Amino acid sequence: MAVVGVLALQGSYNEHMAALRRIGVRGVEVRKPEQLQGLDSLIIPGGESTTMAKLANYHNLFPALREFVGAGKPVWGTCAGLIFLANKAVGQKSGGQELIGGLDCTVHRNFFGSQIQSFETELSVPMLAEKEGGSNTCRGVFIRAPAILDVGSDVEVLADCPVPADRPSITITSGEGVEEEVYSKDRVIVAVRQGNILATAFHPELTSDSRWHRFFLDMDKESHTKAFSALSLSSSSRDAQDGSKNKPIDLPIFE
Ligand SMILES: NC(=O)CC[C@H](N)C(=O)O
Repeated sequence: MAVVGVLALQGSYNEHMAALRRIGVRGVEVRKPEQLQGLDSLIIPGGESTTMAKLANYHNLFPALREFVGAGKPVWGTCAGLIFLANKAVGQKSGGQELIGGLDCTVHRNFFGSQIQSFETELSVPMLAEKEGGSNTCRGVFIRAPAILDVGSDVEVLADCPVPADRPSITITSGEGVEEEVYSKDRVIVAVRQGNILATAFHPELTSDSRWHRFFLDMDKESHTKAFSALSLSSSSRDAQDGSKNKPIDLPIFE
């Protein structure tokens, strides 16, 4: 059975652990680099990304986290976790903050405003429904949430949402210290996938809908299937001719 790590420095890691328990999966709390060894996948929870980055630095976690992402193991960032995984973040506190990176996108840390502008909304998620069943929408819980301003060509957009009319205008500081509005579209991206990386600006672990957790676990199964096929392809030609030997050995967990 898959062993899923949950980065447990700060934020909603208990809620992710509980969400995993609900679907019968063992979660392991990760606070030190060596605890990443032997894990199949990793969830980086929501919380406060600057604080989380300071704690990750204190525990010397960044090199091991980057290695984990680079090794192609599934990693899911929710909210602050999304910020951690982005290649570029704007709207950071002065002095910036360290990121793991790997996800080809620009994220705005507090796109929807401050804590009191937190909100819930119904998101259209046809891809999630297609893969995991159920309704075409899911409940999106946005808590002082970030949003994705733009994505690279390898990034698949899984959900977007309308920009609330009362959203404060967002600004970035250019080299000369000039503040400028950088976002003028009426919808903004809130869930993406790029290969082994899944990222959501909202908090599925705070709802009873387990489909995002199941989707993430399916990414893990996919990565094992790929590794298995690669192994099979490089094995003897006798094995290669026998199709039955190339079947993945791990059965789907949720059927
Ligand atoms: N709920 C969340 O994870 C909020 C993230 C927050 N905007 C940050 O900068 O870290």
